[in-house]
Amino acid sequence: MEKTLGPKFPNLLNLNTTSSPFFFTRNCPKLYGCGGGAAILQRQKKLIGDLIKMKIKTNGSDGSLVLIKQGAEARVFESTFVGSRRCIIKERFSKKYRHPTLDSKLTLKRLNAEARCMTKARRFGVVTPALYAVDPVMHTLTFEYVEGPSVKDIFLGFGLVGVDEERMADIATQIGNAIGKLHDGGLVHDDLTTSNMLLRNSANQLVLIDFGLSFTSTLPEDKAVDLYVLERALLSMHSSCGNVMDQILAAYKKSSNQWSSTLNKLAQVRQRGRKRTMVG
Ligand SMILES: Nc1ncnc2c1ncn2[C@@H]1O[C@H](COP(=O)(O)OP(=O)(O)OP(=O)(O)O)[C@@H](O)[C@H]1O
Repeated sequence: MEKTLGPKFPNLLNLNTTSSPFFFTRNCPKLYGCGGGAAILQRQKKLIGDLIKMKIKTNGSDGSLVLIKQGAEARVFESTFVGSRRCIIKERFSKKYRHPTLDSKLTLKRLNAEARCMTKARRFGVVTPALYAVDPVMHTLTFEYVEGPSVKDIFLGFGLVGVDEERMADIATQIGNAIGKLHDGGLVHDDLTTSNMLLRNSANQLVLIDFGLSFTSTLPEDKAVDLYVLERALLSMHSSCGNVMDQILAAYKKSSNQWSSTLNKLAQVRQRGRKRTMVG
């Protein structure tokens, strides 16, 4: 494969020097938006796409890709990065109904936004997976793999075997703290569900993932809706967890300096639902 690609795409030669199929693009910034335009970009993407398909096997420990989630906007794979580091590769795929150039631009915009928001969140002291690589050609982000269950699985487990009050309080406090820091930094996650929260096995530490919808905002309204989405998710999925939202909000109040305006708004949002009233 190296010989076939070599003369045409010399920058792709790094492919075999690392176990990550995407690592090479960090070494060839010119690949994206290079002189050849959209047609070349499409051909390159197809070639690399074929390579990815060839690499999809059943075990990600040898650098191959294991599909763990196929969503409407993205595919999530497990693999290894630079040798033996377990990683997650999230690929945003193109929308066939859009013009290829426009599609590439929009997808790239979202990819960059996700990477930027995640990095920002880390700066505010929120624990997120480390970002290993951004690939603007394949539209992929490569993250550290977080070993541990999701909060969703833990809470569903409470529904089956009974609530471990101490554990639940600890998790709720970590959730409230994380959201408070995020909001005070002017970041809204916009997809706060218990599947987007993992608990790292080694430290029992909450790790926030999936910043694909996140955006910057200082408006109490946006922050309140963020909390409201979480509240609805908890009510519908984890009714056995009782007052967990109260515990989250108590921690939020301690962690956020601007809690008062946000929680006032939350009361209004609860009354009217997520969408703003359209007048006129
Ligand atoms: N860093 C990570 N470590 C371990 N598992 C992860 C990691 N990132 C994602 N996952 C797993 O992959 C799943 C999907 O990831 P993610 O939520 O980022 O993708 P998505 O397509 O945006 O999903 P959704 O449509 O549910 O928002 C997660 O629920 C989690 O199980």
